[in-house]
Amino acid sequence: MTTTAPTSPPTGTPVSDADPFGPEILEDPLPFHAALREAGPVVHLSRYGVYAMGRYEQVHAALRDWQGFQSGAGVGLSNFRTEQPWRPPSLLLEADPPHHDAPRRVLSTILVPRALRGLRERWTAAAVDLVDGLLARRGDVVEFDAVPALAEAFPLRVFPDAVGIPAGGRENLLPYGEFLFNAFGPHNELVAAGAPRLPELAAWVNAQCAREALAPDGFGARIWAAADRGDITPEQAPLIVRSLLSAGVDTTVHALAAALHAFATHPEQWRRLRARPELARVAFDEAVRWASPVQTFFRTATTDVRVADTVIPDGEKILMFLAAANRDPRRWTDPDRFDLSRDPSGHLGFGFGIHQCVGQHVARLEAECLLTALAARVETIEVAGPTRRHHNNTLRAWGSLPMRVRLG
Ligand code: HEM
Ligand SMILES: C=Cc1ccc(C(=O)O)cc1
Repeated sequence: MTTTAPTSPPTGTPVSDADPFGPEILEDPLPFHAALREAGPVVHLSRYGVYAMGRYEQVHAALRDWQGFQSGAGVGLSNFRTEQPWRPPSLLLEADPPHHDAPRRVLSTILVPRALRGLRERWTAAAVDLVDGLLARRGDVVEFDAVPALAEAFPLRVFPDAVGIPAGGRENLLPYGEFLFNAFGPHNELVAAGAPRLPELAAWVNAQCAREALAPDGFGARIWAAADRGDITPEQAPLIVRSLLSAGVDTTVHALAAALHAFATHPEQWRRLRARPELARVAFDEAVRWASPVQTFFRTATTDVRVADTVIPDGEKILMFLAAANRDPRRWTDPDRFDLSRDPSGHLGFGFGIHQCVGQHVARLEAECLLTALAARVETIEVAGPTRRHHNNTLRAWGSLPMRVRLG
């Protein structure tokens, strides 16, 4: 019996020949994710010469197994064993134990929920002020593009201040992150488009990480205080501040946009949130599972590692599709449904294991503040015009989300 290789509709390309970083799949990755899951536990993608996993079981296991699947050779397509990174590697994201341990411990302590308590009141007020400003004096029905008006505006209003960077130049944060997340993929036209501005963006970001640039009460100053205590070295401190500026903006922007889009296309779920605003946190995690704003990350095999019937040779890159795993019917009931009654815990949208997102509580607090402020004022939320995707090699993003809200 001949078996035809699973194809990725609608292009009909066999999964192993597909380009997950090409415009067709970046526009709508879901058919490819389904075909990848069906093709088997591990698939070799010939276009990039990498192995790929889309099922929850294998992605989860690889994330747990940091010894067999390392981050220290880079978490993008580029293999640091043979290629120069475009920037000094992250001391967290692109490091393995033991080098990863102290920087992780420092950030974990600074970003743990109880350390964020002091921000809740300030961020709640900022969210209410942003929503009131957007809705005031515009009648009972208001239209706006939720990407700039809310998804970008709120994180940029609260997060740079929490880090403690100066007021000037913050418009550099999104384009820096845009380049960074594109650079985890192949050097395609998305990377090429961002390259001209990179030197100035990188110089600006690096300058914000210096001790003297940082306000005395922010996350950045606490990282430098850890260096003064000897928990990390003074050379490590600026790179750890850089991690916050690298990971902490574009991710939450696109996650908030995904959550707003989810609610605008699932009015029954918005009604549930209005009735029970305490659902805001779990709603955000369900949106992160459902949309997976961070779609993929790579690992590098540290030995010849067996996964199911495949032996992945030492040094080979493995592309883990967090987004495909987050909709794997082997793990989730009715995975394509955005459903606030679901328990989304265990989703891989923040990763898993020793590298699991150390900023997830910051993201959750931002989302809780914004969604709660919106739920208090907005009775209905709907899409008010053509939406537009924004393509990035790693991030699932909206370029434009025309919204119509009815106040109530
Ligand atoms: C919804 C928003 C966010 C999403 C979806 C997200 C996603 C992720 C994912 C998937 C990882 C794992 C990377 C890997 O396994 O290689 C990660 C790690 C990380 N995230 Fe987040 N992130 C978000 C927000 C943030 C924020 C707000 C911060 C900073 C305050 C942050 C800082 C980091 C850092 C430093 C790491 C590296 C951790 C380590 O390697 O030990 N992230 N994030
Ligand atoms: C999840 C993305 C991410 C990006 C950059 C860094 C870093 O620069 O440490 C960490 C996480």
